Amino acid sequence: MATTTSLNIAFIGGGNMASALIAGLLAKGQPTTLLHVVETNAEKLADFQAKGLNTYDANNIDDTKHAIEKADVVVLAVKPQVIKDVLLPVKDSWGEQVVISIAAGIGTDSLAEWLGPQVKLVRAMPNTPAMIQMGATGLYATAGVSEAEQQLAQQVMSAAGLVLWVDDEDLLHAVTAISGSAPAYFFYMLENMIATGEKLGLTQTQATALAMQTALGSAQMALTSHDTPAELRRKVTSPNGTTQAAIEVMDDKKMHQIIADAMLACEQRSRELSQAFGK
Ligand SMILES: NC(=O)C1=CN([C@@H]2O[C@H](COP(=O)(O)OP(=O)(O)OC[C@H]3O[C@@H](n4cnc5c(N)ncnc54)[C@H](O)[C@@H]3O)[C@@H](O)[C@H]2O)C=CC1
Ligand SMILES: O=C(O)[C@@H]1CCC=N1
Repeated sequence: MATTTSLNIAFIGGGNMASALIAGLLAKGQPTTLLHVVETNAEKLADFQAKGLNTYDANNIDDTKHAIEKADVVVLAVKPQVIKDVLLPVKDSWGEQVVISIAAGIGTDSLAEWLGPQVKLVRAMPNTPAMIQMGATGLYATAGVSEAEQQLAQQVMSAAGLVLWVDDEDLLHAVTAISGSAPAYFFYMLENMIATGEKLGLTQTQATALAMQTALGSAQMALTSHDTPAELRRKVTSPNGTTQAAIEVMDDKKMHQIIADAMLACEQRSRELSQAFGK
């Protein structure tokens, strides 16, 4: 089977997520000459061009079509709000390409209508740690996508970190809640731990170093340990000790409920986006 390093990969939209995926692909040895970026923003195009990638002006439909026709895999990486307007004018350009949409909430029924029903379509929900190849991505393939084409999509997305397939498209809303949006939950926790560390007398540098290393160490430990997160938590928590004092506040303020409510709101918003910007 072909590997991505011999294939032309085009990105429609060259923003944060596309840049993250491109960084991962470059780190895995993808030649710049086989990477193509379609963008409206001239500065971003110039940056990609300076790195040796092929660039295309999205304001020119023929340019966009040219990129699509050259590509074996096309990643749709524009905002959900504009994806319909991006796809409809180039509907007659698709052939054998595998198309991966990373647009949050936009369902394959809508995408298939704007791309054409014959297009090999995969949906992906990545997250921003993709920028350092530590991402987590949920993938869903539509019925017409062969095993080999799924492998291809998986290779492209695994340049950004872990990938995991779901067999029910509806679960991508849940993936958004648990990983797509979730880096923000952890950053929020870090922001507030650092601010409180400063209130307790540490310098910002000290508080930042200690909070970040603790987040990293905890995640690494949870990943490698045979214990569940609940068991690991219990092992930190001495009876009547300092950790118990902290956890009791979290329990009293129903932090478990806050986390659940936040994830449910995220999942719901993903559903709303699919209603608002779907067909
Ligand atoms: N940022 C995140 O954490 C995640 C984002 N996503 C999805 O990834 C997609 C891209 O998000 P970001 O990279 O964060 O946004 P972004 O705003 O950084 O990138 C979008 C890019 O599309 C370009 N663009 C706008 N109109 C265009 C057109 N007509 N043709 C070509 N390019 C055009 C913009 O100039 C911009 O560079 C969205 O659909 C979002 O839902 C998915 C998972 C995580
Ligand atoms: O907030 C958003 O809508 C996007 C999708 C997942 C992460 N960021």
